[in-house]
Amino acid sequence: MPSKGLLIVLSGPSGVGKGTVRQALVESHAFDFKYSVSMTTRNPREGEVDGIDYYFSDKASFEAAIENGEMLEYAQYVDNYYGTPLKPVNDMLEQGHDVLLEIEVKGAMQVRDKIPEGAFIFLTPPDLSELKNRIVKRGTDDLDVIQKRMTKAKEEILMMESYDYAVVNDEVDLAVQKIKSIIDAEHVRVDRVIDDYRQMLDK
Ligand SMILES: Nc1nc2c(ncn2[C@@H]2O[C@H](COP(=O)(O)OP(=O)(O)O)[C@@H](O)[C@H]2O)c(=O)[nH]1
Ligand SMILES: Nc1ncnc2c1ncn2[C@@H]1O[C@H](COP(=O)(O)OP(=O)(O)O)[C@@H](O)[C@H]1O
Repeated sequence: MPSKGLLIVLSGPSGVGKGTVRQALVESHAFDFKYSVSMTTRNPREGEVDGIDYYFSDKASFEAAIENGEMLEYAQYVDNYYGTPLKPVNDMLEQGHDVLLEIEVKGAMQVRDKIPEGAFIFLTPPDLSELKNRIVKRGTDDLDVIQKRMTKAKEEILMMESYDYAVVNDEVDLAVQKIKSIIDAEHVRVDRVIDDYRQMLDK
């Protein structure tokens, strides 16, 4: 039996570079993981594909999914719902895959309550002015949304202390290396290795 995969939660303020770093993690083959595609009520951005970037949903369907217990976690973020469908995450972990969730802090804390053995990583910007530069440069948000995201960012950065690791995204390649080191270390944590032995000894 393959041992259960590692759940990796990556959070960080809007615009810090979570999507960019995730893409670089995939391209660098730093480690193998499956990405958990979230559900959201926000409108697709140009180039975003339903089922790949997000499952785009309306409010009624999202609320029905919550009601039916289909979400591992969910949160409201700047006027929209975002959440993680439970079943695909459970299935991928059971199959022994590491699973990456890219979610905001309130959702991450719900996951922490349910799956405390996960690796909780907070990606930080080098400083707040660089964060604003990145959101503006990305060019996907109106000025009022940028303001709301910056206000949110300041609250979120204070939540960093609830995470296991903080990684500064100054250079993307360096952030990738640091995350790879974290994941390598998580794989050899005594509590994970001993679980494998327990299974063997039980047989
Ligand atoms: N709680 C929760 N947050 C999510 C989920 N998916 C995305 N988010 C977060 O929602 C916030 C807004 O996401 P988005 O509108 O795509 O903006 P972006 O992260 O700046 O590209 C970000 O902090 C995401 O990490 C999810 O399934 N659950
Ligand atoms: N280390 C970095 N240095 C400079 N720009 C970056 C870096 N990481 C990401 N960016 C840029 O910042 C913007 C926001 O990145 P994105 O990955 O969309 O952030 P998030 O997913 O956290 O909202 C994009 O234009 C991206 O190219």
